[in-house]
Amino acid sequence: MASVPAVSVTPVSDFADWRDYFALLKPRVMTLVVFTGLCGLLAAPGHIHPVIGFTAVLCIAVAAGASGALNMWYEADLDARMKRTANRPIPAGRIDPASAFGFAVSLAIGAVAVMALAVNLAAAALLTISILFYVFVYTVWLKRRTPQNIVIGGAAGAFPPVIGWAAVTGDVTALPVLLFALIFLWTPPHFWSLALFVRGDYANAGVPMLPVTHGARVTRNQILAYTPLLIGVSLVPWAMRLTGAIYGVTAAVLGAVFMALAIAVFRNDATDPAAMRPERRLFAFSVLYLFVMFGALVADRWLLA
Ligand code: HEM
Ligand SMILES: CC(C)=CCC/C(C)=C/CC/C(C)=C/COP(=O)(O)OP(=O)(O)O
Repeated sequence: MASVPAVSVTPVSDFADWRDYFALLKPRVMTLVVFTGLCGLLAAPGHIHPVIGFTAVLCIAVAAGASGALNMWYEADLDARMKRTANRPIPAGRIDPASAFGFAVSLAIGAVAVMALAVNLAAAALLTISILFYVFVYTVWLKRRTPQNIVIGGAAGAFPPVIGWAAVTGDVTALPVLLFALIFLWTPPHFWSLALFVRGDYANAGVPMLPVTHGARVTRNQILAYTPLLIGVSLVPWAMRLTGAIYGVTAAVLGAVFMALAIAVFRNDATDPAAMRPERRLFAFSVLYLFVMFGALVADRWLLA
């Protein structure tokens, strides 16, 4: 009987393919970045040619992805120690750090250059600031040093609607500043609710996230403290008549739900992640909240205009 030649099969996961490079861009988080950027653009007064508008949103997406990739390049050591992130392309060995770095830097420079040439300099400048903020202020400077990392560094994620707005108008007025403040105050409850139930991961990696450094009680108190600030700021555009009733009613109703979920988190005393349903609910709702709020902002502008 003829013998079957031995075939050596290398697992596909040993090779980087486009999916690994796509994963470097943190695509799931990017959906909300792109959406808030697009909504900032659609809510701005004035007209932008659809091709230029599309280019601006693409630049925001590529730049956010590039800074996410630079974050993964810088943090491969931390990611390797956390269950949630250990299978990312760099710690898992599917992409070597130098290729990831080159890919990310090229995308970041490309996105800023295209924004400057095809859209305008104000949008390109704001895009540059948000990349530098995420990479240097958050990732390199604050993340490993202080539990206020996500409060200060999280400002990077608040830029997209401002950039979208500036792509249309070339300037920044009260409404985009309020949208910035909305995301800025949203970030702590968004992240700390998640950090409570993945606390063990951050502790293993030695990252000083609030539940690790100050415990679950302080984190829950902080979530409860930020939520009324978030709700207050969310209502200002309506109070200033910068938006209409669709946005105002949405902000009031979703704000009330946010508050109720934050109170449920505050009342929970569990330290076991399995008993952190209120935290999981608040985290999931936080993502929905921002999608719906920005959707309402645009609906107002287009339906009530
Ligand atoms: C410093 C601030 C922030 C930190 C530390 C943070 C951290 C995280 C983490 C660790 C996750 C878990 C899931 C994952 O790894 O994909 C997550 C999910 C998510 N974040 Fe944030 N986040 C921050 C700010 C933002 C901002 C500003 C946005 C967008 C405006 C955003 C949008 C999202 C979305 C959409 C998800 C859900 C992704 C999914 O479906 O898995 N985050 N965030
Ligand atoms: C250019 C531009 C518009 C940038 C915006 C990018 C952006 C969405 C910044 C928000 C910060 C963020 C998602 C942090 C994720 O935390 P982490 O990196 O600590 O998460 P990890 O633990 O999953 O790595």
